[in-house]
Amino acid sequence: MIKVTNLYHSYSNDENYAVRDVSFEISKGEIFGFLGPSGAGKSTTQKILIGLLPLQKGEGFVDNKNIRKSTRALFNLIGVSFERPNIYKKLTGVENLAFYSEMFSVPTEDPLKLLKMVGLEEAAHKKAGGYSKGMLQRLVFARSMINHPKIWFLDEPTSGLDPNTTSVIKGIIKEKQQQGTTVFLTTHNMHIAEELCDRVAFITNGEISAIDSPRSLKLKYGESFVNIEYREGNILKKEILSLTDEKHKQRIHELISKTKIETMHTQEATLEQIFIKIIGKELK
Ligand SMILES: Nc1ncnc2c1ncn2[C@@H]1O[C@H](COP(=O)(O)OP(=O)(O)OP(=O)(O)O)[C@@H](O)[C@H]1O
Repeated sequence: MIKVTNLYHSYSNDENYAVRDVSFEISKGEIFGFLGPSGAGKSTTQKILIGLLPLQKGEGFVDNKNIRKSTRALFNLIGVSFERPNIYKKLTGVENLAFYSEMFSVPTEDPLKLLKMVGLEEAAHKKAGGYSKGMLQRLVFARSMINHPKIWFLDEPTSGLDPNTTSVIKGIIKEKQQQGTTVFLTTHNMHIAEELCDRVAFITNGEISAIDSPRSLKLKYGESFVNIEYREGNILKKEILSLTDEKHKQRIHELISKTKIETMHTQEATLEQIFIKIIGKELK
């Protein structure tokens, strides 16, 4: 559905690349996560794919269409929800969506239905100028579904939203995926990525360091631990021991045979830990 090969981009038109030799493919119906710290090149890559930035070097195809020849057909089939909302403050929520829907030459969704989906029904007929930051973000998210996009570009769709709204947004993304929508999601949030993405790419300094499913990355790079709580006399003690380190394994046997175990459970490495292991720094 999306294919990118050897993509480079320089804002200064020199060798100072914001994106360097980036290649990946996204299949139909897949949720693909682009994970990286601020300034890694995530937005730059997305902007090239949606035609907001020119393709300088490399190749890109969206729905088998060459992005060099970015056309109206491409605009009609994608949905874009980016972090900085560009919304008409003097128009209501419904009016903003209705206005936006005029730009497409494909059937569009009922604005009110979309606003209801994201919990904005009560604000639907109020001016967007009075919306909070989170409401504007939901409005942009709703707007990005107006043309029933086949391919959906989401940039930090849940950042700054409360847990309830986050869960609603995640539910909508999963539902759309089940209906066959392909999702290209960029985020700093490892939990969202772990929960939603079929595959993720780790990107830093414009380069991709790993691409795989969260599960495979964990199997490949993750170390499992066992978390043991045991009693020594009246004191409850706790140890976290590696399941791969020989000394730790011996210690696990020792604790099992010589102490009274209260609780014992395995602890899988998180995607965040894997990121630090591969990239060498935290995702911030
Ligand atoms: N319009 C611009 N002009 C010049 N440099 C830019 C421009 N936009 C981005 N950059 C630079 O390109 C690099 C990649 O930025 P990009 O916005 O793609 O990163 P990002 O991973 O999306 O970051 P964030 O998570 O903060 O949005 C950074 O070094 C950034 O400073």
